[in-house]
Amino acid sequence: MQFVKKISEELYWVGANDRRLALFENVYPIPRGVSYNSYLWTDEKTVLFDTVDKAVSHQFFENIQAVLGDRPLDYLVVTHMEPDHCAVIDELVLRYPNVKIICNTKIQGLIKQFFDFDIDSRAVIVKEKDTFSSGKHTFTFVSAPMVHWPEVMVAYESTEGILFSADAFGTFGAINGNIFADEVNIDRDWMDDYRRYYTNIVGKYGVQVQALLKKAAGLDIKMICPLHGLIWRENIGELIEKYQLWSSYTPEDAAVTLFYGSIYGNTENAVDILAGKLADRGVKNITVYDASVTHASYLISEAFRCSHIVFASATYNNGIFVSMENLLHDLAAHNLQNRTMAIIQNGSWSPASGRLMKEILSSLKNNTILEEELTLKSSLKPEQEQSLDALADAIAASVVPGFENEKKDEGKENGSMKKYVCDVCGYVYDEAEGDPDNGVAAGTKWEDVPEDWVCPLCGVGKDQFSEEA
Ligand SMILES: Cc1cc2nc3c(=O)[nH]c(=O)nc-3n(C[C@H](O)[C@H](O)[C@H](O)COP(=O)(O)O)c2cc1C
Repeated sequence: MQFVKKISEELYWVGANDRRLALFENVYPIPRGVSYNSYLWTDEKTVLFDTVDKAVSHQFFENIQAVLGDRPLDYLVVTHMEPDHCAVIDELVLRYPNVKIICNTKIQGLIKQFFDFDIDSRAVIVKEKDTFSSGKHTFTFVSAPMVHWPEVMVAYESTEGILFSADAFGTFGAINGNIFADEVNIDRDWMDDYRRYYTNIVGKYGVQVQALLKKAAGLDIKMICPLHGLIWRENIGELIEKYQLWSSYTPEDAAVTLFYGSIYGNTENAVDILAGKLADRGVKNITVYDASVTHASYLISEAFRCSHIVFASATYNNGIFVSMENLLHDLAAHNLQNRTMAIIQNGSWSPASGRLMKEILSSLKNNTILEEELTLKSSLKPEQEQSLDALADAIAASVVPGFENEKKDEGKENGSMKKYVCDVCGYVYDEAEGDPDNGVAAGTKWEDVPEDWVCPLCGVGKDQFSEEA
């Protein structure tokens, strides 16, 4: 039987859900399913906006038939040619032989590539800002290239202020009866899927999404009808604000997420301890993920949400551990920007993962990689705790408001750490850092540095050092 939802006086949702599909685009896990949305206007002319994936075609055709009754289908608008929205165009043409297809020339070309039916005789070609009237309703077509295929266009219905946004503003998750975003708890149940859908599917194309948002800003949008997920008719600004953040690569939360790639658990151990130290410094809502266990799409989404990311990896055959390497390439492919990043490397004989991780990350724009790093030689040792503290301090200083000042004040109360400069070569001995390579632990006061300690750069003794002014 049909599963149709009336959206407006003459507008019906005639899409369908798929809760069996394991991987959307054969990549992204969708435990909450997905909906393929299609919209049918019953104006003086009948107009269908997009079709659906092959897997749900039976429900879809039943829905159209139920709404149309004896009426013909006059027009199909194809907003883009990804097969999850247009797999059944050929079957639609067989069922409704007189249907005209409204599309742009790029879409027309792709229809020829995907199908064998004669598109030219039924195509109604529209260009930027062209309008089409179905009777009481007028639609304006606006291109949205690379959101997220090159031929994409969206359509704006001006009488009711409805934006048919193609894949923009879509989400993973099947429609569970409630088709409107204002009927569900978006923050609790849906926002993670909105973010994961956007960042993984469209995240690479921030510039193009910004261009679409600029075009949309000039419209009085009262309803957004995307091709996946919920329809928005209230608090539309909330979703647009998220799109502004995601498409400008602005972190949503001042928060730390830690990703690790670990074979035997020692890198994981260091990450757990670091996460604990961050919590001690007042960092809240920390998240930690094993890159081998959590699907990369969730980590991409977390990376777009959080301002700070720690990458920790074992060295593997002179490279980065496999799951971490894949994740880093994935992040690079999604153009991640404007983050503060920290590195922990591990290796039993020749640790190289830190350098290699930095190589990939430094190909990305506008990120800061903290100087404080940690190298593990197989496992974290108690004498490295000071270095881990320094890393935690550096991260906390840029996440927790007021943290740095607090630490400075503490330093003053305790008699702050001093620095001593080698008069011969300029090497600086910092009491906070010590000289762990030569047996002087971080935090060692100058007077406690052994008298036989020598400058690690030029070899002169302590007597050749002066306190930094
Ligand atoms: C297949 C394999 C290849 C490895 N290759 C390297 C390497 O090239 N250089 C190195 O220093 N360590 C190498 N290691 C050692 C691990 O990086 C090292 O034991 C590390 O401490 C593992 O960290 P984990 O306990 O977090 O898994 C390799 C380990 C395995 C299993």
